Amino acid sequence: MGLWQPRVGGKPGTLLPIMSFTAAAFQLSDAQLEQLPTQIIGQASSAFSRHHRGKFGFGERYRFCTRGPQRFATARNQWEELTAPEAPVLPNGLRASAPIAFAAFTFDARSDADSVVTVPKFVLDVDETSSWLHYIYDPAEPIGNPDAIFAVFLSELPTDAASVGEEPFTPIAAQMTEAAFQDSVRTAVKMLTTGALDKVVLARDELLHSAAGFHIPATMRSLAEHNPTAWTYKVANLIGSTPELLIARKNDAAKARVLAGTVDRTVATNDQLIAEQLSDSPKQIFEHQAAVDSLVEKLSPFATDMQVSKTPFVLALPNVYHLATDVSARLTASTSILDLVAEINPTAAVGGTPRDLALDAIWQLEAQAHGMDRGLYAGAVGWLDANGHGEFGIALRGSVIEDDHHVRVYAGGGIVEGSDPAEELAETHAKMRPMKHALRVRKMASGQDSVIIPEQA
Ligand SMILES: C=C(O[C@@H]1C=C(C(=O)O)C=C[C@H]1O)C(=O)O
Repeated sequence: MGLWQPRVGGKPGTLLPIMSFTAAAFQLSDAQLEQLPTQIIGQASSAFSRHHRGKFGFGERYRFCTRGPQRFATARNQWEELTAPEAPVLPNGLRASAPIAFAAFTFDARSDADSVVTVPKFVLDVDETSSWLHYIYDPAEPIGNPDAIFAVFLSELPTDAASVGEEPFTPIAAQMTEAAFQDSVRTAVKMLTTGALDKVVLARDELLHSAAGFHIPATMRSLAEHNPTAWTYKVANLIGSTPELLIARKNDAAKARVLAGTVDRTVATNDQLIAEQLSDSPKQIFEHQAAVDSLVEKLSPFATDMQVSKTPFVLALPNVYHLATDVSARLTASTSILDLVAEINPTAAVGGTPRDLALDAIWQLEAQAHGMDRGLYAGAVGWLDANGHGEFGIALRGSVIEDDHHVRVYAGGGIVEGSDPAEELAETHAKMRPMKHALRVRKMASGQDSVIIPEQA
């Protein structure tokens, strides 16, 4: 058709000539499922999945970028325009479905980084009982039957370069060095004792280099495999496995998982004891409660029947323990997931309390003092559909792919009165561990990728 012009980058808030998308879906048969590669997340161009279930996007129909305080509202409006309702006549075996997009939004409105919305060509939607393939297309385009669509889907799956074992990478630079991070923690502790600030989350980055090149498909598979309780995500050049659910909406049900309060698991000799210490520590409870309160405050105007457990539970992840609280609510109106994200991002789990003061302190101590603009780190990452449903995690335990050989990882932690710079630094190391572990898989040297082993007679 020549109409589709995937947009890469581009001026914030602008769009190519308006077009609209519709979607059709069919349930995959067992025979079709068997033809899919195991751990398909490696081949997906976008993903938001947990326990190997969730949404996986393939190809790209369209991409647009937004910036600034209105980045969520602009995205919502543009997405609504892109998905103008049409009622196409569909071949047998296909059902009309709501187009799906993946998105990542910056933590701070002041960021120089783009927030990105990407509309795939295919979305594989896997839940407990079934797998559906959504085909997103121009309603003016002729559409084939399910077998034809599946054949195109398979033929367009990217081939995967071979990978081999582990390879070290080298941290080569940082905007926020370890020393700078510890200085910032000291400054923040002073601000906390003298001013109106109660909690502020500070972060640091590491730029990793791999001479052989990072193997992103293998990295995605490794993330999903080793972090089953987390949501493994990929949107544009942002990847990771976050254990924290910012907000999800399905019909009138909303849910979130708030985390704050951390202990490194490798220093724990007795799991039970550490879990008890975490639950009994006034400092950890204070940090945690600030995060829960910030979510409840922002979600309340949209919700009724909010369920928040009275005491947090201890979530054991491969690298750390967290204090965790699950929140669920009924939404009073059909508020779009993007409107909810706009209100809730960032919670005090990654910002602080009071929110605006904390955001200013973060901007001052990270971006202005050290040039570390968080960009998409600690922002919102997930998927949305044309009915305003979706799931967004907080973009933690992740990294930004800068090019084939460079990836920047980020991690931070909540600072309250009495926080110790060395302990906070150690916590960021523990939080970077899963991402660094997954990045160790390397590409085969070029030339070896296409070696075909002849079948044995
Ligand atoms: C900021 C991060 O994590 C957040 C901060 C936590 C803490 O301070 O204890 C715990 C979980 C997350 O909400 C990160 O992973 O980079």
